[in-house]
Amino acid sequence: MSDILTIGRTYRFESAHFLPKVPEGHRCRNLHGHNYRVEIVLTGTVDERGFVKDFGEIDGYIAPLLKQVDHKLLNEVPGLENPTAEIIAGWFLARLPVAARVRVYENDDCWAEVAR
Ligand SMILES: Nc1nc2c(c(=O)[nH]1)N=C([C@H](O)[C@H](O)COP(=O)(O)OP(=O)(O)OP(=O)(O)O)CN2
Ligand SMILES: [Zn+2]
Repeated sequence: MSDILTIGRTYRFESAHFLPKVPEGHRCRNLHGHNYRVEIVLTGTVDERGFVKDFGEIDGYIAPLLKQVDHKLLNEVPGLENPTAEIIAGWFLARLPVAARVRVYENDDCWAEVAR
């Protein structure tokens, strides 16, 4: 089958952050935390197994990245000195060559997505 398919897998991490570039008085300049959700999206054709990619293989790509951010102060992670949802999404995409898109949720309602 030569159809292009899209698959995704969702992961969670909990981190603290503050946003150093918002104006004085903005509440997000203060240290606070989120239960983040990150969705990794891949596209491609299916292989002989019928997979675009075994979901289990995606774990292997993202595990070292989750280790860098889970239960951490994101501002101390190289590349996340200004850890907005947009920049966190870009940070994951840049480190996941297999991903076509990454969406990061700060909570159920607010998210940012970046695509190649
Ligand atoms: N475009 C973006 N806007 C904001 C971001 C962001 O990453 N990208 N981040 C924040 C802060 O992280 C802030 O913690 C989120 O605040 P808020 O939108 O007020 O969401 P809350 O869920 O914390 O607010 P409640 O109203 O208490 O539910 C701000 N903006
Ligand atoms: Zn926040």
